[in-house]
Amino acid sequence: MVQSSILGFPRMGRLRDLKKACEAYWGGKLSQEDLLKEGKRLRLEHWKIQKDAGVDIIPSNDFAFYDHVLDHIQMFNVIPERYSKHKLDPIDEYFAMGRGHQKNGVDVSALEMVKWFDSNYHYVKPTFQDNQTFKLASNPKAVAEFKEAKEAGITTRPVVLGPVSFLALGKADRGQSVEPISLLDKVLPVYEELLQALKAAGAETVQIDEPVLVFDLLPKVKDAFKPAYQKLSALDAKGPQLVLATYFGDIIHNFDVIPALQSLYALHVDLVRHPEQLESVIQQLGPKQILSAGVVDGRNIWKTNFKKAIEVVESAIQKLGKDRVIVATSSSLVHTPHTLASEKQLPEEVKDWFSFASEKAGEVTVIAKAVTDGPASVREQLESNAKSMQARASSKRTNDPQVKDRQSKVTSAMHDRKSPFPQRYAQQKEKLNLPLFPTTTIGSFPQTSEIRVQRNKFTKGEITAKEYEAFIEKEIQDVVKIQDELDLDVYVHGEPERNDMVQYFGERLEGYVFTTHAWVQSYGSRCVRPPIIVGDISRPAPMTVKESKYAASISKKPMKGMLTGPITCLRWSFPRDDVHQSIQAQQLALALRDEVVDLEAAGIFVIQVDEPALREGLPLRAGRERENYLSWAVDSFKLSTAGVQDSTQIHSHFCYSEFQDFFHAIAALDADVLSIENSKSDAKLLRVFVDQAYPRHIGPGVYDIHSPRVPSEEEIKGRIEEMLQYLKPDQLWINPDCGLKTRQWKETKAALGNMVNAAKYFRGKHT
Ligand SMILES: Nc1nc2c(c(=O)[nH]1)N[C@@H](CNc1ccc(C(=O)N[C@@H](CCC(=O)N[C@@H](CCC(=O)N[C@@H](CCC(=O)O)C(=O)O)C(=O)O)C(=O)O)cc1)CN2
Ligand code: MET
Ligand SMILES: [Zn+2]
Repeated sequence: MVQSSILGFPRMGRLRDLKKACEAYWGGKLSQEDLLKEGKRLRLEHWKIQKDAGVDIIPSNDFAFYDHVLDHIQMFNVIPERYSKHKLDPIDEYFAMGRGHQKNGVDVSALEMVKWFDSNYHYVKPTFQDNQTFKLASNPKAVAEFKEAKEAGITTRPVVLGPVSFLALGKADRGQSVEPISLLDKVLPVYEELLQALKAAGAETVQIDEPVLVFDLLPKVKDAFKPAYQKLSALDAKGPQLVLATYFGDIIHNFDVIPALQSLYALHVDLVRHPEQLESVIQQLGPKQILSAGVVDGRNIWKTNFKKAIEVVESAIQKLGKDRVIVATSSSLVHTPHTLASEKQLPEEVKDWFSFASEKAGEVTVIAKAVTDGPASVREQLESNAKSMQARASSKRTNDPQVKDRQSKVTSAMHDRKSPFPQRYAQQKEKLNLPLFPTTTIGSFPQTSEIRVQRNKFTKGEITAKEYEAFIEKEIQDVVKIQDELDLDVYVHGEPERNDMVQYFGERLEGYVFTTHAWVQSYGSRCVRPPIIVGDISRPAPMTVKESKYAASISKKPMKGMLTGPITCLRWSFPRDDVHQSIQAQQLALALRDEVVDLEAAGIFVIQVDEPALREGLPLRAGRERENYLSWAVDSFKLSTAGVQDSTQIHSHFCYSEFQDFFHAIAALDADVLSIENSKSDAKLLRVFVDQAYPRHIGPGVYDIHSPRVPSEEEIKGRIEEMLQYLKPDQLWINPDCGLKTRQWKETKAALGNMVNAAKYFRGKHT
């Protein structure tokens, strides 16, 4: 019998119950006991959904209150002393590492959080000390949750992040120089202990995630697989059988590692992204090894094409036999929304094309049944699936000849600004008249509950558009006034009208549909509702001009227009899977180009086009695919911004600090000013701007915005001082790491006040 399997289920719950519980706990409105209870309730509910759908292999330990890597950090006691020394309750210590802690005399910032591979999910980066030791927690979460499920009558397959990935995805703590992978020998005994404890609790198999296998690996990381898995498979009867899981890429380039993995029970590969690896992976399997075939997309919301998926699984079965194949999701479903059943407002036509996590649970079981008992056993499901596929392929919604016509007329000249930077800058300087070390923010100001409540009322029809607009104007007035008081130099309107920087644009563009409940976790308790691209994209009317124009009209300093760039719109939406992403990006770029030009015509002469997702879209491995991506991604940014006069200043923003291997792409955007996340990284990273003689202007973030913690003026001065070792005074802008929408006003004003004072200090010193 071919088994069906899921690699991980979304944690938030149908109505973002986990978000609400965590935020209530942080706000002192929910007890610790009730928080833990809510976690338990959600785990049970999610196991049950999968069980009821008929899934054979259901994961546990995929749940996390904040992040699963953070769970692992705590489970293996990789807790830096600056957290452990406060002897907080375990759950508070956990949240302190995830989001910082500034309470009762404790003041500690969060661990660094970074993108999980090429997704919009963020994980907490393990930080290792030179003298790092590892110790299994007394009641390890993976064991506790396995037992919890078992008590509820569900035997699960625990998910554990593997040793090589755990180390390789981490870094040395600030001021430390340890190479994480060199800690392998020290960490393996703890893995052995954990696996034995799982086995003792009754776990027959364990999913051990080693997603780093899809990367180009440094030799020393690659070499770690052999000793690691020799050791872990030597547990024999004392340990569970291991299913080594990889996802988001192929593993062909790391085949020299596979012999070291052949003795493991099973190997999972992503056959949605890389179906072509199937043949060669099969050849590499050990004589009894099982293939877990990831054929149901864990990263998108399109219904699985059963016919195609069954073909893939059948071709594996032909070579391996039914007992050596598992039908699985390509990755964890944490990247997909909870259930399509909550969507009451989607047009029926398109709803029929989608499948969210709960529906995908059904899909793996149908495919497994089809190949086990033959297609006749699931005839009805196969027929209705074929109908959906057919309906989508022939739908009028997907195709807009006018959009295609415009794309055919795009020229290469449309991608370039009129003059090179020095000429542009001369004109901008005159027009904007900014001081040295100009201060600005990244766009959003706190999205207060008042704002959300008003928007919610408007969405539900409880207040009129006019009332809502008046409310937004009032918000803009307040934000402008606060910026006056803070004495910032380039203002923003604060984005109060936006639910999200991508969803907002999706809702204003043709070719998109959007949902009411399709939330996906981005980090911690924060979720996004990615709009869905179903057809060719165009802009029926200006999207942001009214608010920006109003904001400019009431402010005495330059007002920055604020747009989300084409790549970020694409990446943080659920993209179509029926046309190449470069085509979707160009359609978005043309729509945004019109918006940029309209903003300029409305008197907005600083325009920021955010591209925080540019880096995450980078194919995970170096090579032709990556170069290709960079070429169309950079082109789409340039196409969206190059329509303006030289005197209009184009900004762009990136909230990630890993720009070393990516520098040439950032430089190629030709943006006049870049703001980048930097506060939690070593300022040394800025050296690349010097080495490459980067000529334009840069604002490396001077403080972390993910945490409510207020940085002191001294701390910010220290940061600026470090930056000045690498960047020229007249090149440097002063700004936070990213937008402030997740913050409260109190800490925002305090932090920005300190930031402006720090900037003024250096201004005084340098003029
Ligand atoms: N798409 C996207 N990806 C991103 C980012 C981003 O800004 N957008 N930023 C980076 C970090 N990731 C982030 C992801 C989400 C949030 C965030 O703030 N999310 C909000 C939701 C934002 C939103 O869509 N808000 C809507 C809906 C708000 C809401 O919850 N409404 C209630 C009702 C109103 C109420 O009483 O609160 C409901 O629907 O139940 C709105 O403002 O209109 C949250 O989780 O709290 C921040 C950063 C990377 N990736
Ligand atoms: C994730 S990047 C966010 C940029 C956006 N302009 C903001 O300030 O929220
Ligand atoms: Zn950002």
